[in-house]
Amino acid sequence: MLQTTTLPLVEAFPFLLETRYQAVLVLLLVPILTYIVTSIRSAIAVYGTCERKPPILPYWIPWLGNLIAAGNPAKLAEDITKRFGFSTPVRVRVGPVKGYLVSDASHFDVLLRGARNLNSSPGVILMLRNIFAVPQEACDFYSEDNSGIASTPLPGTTIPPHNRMAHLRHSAATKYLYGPHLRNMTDRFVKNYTKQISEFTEVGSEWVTYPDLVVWLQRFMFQAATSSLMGEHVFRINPDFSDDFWEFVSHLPTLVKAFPRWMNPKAWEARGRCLRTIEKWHKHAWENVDHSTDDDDSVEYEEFFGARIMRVRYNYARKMERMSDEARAAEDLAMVFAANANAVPAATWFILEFLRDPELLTRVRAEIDLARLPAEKEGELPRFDVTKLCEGVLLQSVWAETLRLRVTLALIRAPEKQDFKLGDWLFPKNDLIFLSSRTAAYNKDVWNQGYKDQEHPVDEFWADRFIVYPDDPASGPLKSPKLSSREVTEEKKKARFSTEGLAGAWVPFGGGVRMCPGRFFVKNEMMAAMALLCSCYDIELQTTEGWQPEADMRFFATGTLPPKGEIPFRIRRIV
Ligand code: HEM
Repeated sequence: MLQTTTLPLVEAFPFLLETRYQAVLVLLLVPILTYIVTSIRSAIAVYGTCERKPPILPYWIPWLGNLIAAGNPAKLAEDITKRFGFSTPVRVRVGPVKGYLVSDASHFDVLLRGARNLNSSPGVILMLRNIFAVPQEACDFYSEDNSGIASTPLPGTTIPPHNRMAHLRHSAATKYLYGPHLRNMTDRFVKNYTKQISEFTEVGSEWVTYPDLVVWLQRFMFQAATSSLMGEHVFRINPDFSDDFWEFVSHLPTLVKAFPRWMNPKAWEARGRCLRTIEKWHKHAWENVDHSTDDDDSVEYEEFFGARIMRVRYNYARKMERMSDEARAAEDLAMVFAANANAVPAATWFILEFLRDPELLTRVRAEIDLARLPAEKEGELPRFDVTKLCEGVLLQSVWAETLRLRVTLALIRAPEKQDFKLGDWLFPKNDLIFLSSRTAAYNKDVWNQGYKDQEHPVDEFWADRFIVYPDDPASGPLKSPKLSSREVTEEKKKARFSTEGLAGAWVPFGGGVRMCPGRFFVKNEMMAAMALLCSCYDIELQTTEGWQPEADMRFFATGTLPPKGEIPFRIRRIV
């Protein structure tokens, strides 16, 4: 066949008659043709004017698609926005998974405020299975729940009320992490944190050097936050719970990719230890709790289950026939993870930014002092009005900037009942739509990048980015006409913190009805931890001259990126 139809070619290259060379030719042609076809399809979508699916990111290898590029998702997302700009959603194929990367702030806003037609369950179930080892039976049970997260079930569902997992999980979180429950959890966090500092006799008035700030802070924060959520008994059941948890989290990049046990034994073991701890804690709590208070919502905290939310979660999961002990433990590991895995690295970055800039630390101390409460008894550690701390203009700006720079979440949505329209773009039913919080946070079309003679690029930390100075039209988080510099006048006193106009751009907590219900708690935690640490200790980084912290990009799209490498420091008590 080849002989008759390609005669001139064969005459010129007689070796093409050999089968092995024909195979090589096919091997070369297939990727080239695939790339040409996907590029043409992509261009048609980009330049089209009617309602259409977003353009595909061209690829060379059929079926695998952009699989190799997806090995470095941060770079992939950056390359996509460089090539297509921020306003064009792009379809990416990674093996069998086809999804759309959306980068535009206004698209984010629409998707997050979310039409009822957008479902987040496929992404949640994927994470629950891969990261937390929720058993397959429970994942199937979750997948069958088509009743939605709202109190009123979606039309057409037959799921009985006690099996509406997505709704029960969501409503517990939105009810019990706010109001009096939030105040109670915050008070407990502060109490636990203060207790740890006062019992930490390893550090006195002499300098002590530690190899890593991250590890040092992790233990303090985890213990204080987890005790306020689960009570104290979990640390009696497993005194190494903190170490086990952080080892489990350190394997997140491979767990997300669903590596099997034989490829990832350390991760599976660490996760197994956490799961067994929670299973034992459930059993212990259920055996010891006072069952007569079952439905008493006014009990905000109880010894065995801790915060009310944990008791409520256990109660509804116990009534679901297809939730085993293992599944309940995995669900609560996800809750402990939600409460710590993003919050603790975020708090570390927050504190680190002050430690590496003495001038900023001096500025913030003034704000912290304003929130200090009078001592109740002699010799007690400093106490603070956490609400006042949370109103501090500089504290809030550094807090928001830390989250902007370091949170890299991939929020996943899928059109549930029909295709989803966004402007001229059409997202087919059931296809996954990915929203990268980092892409939004690094969008140069949106963010203020400083002054002509004092630039603050989007990929660098700028303590004042979220501060609006009334005398300075170029201040504030939004891109604005550039002035040559900022005159610092007395008006500076009236400076205010602002996230106005940032809908769809500053989205560390997502948005719409599924917005993180723990956002107020994490703000309280970060402010209180910072105020306590800098009032009780002198801390000096022991890094080399000119050192700049780097984020560990292996964790891209999993949440808050932890700092990369160890950060040595020395510390001494000052009160
Ligand atoms: C810096 C820290 C945190 C970040 C960046 C963060 C981010 C997020 C985001 C983006 C979502 C929404 C996911 C989606 O839309 O699909 C979410 C959900 C959630 N977060 Fe957070 N979060 C943080 C801290 C916390 C804390 C401290 C808690 C608990 C005390 C918490 C509890 C939850 C829960 C329970 C959900 C699921 C809510 C539901 O089922 O509707 N988070 N978080």
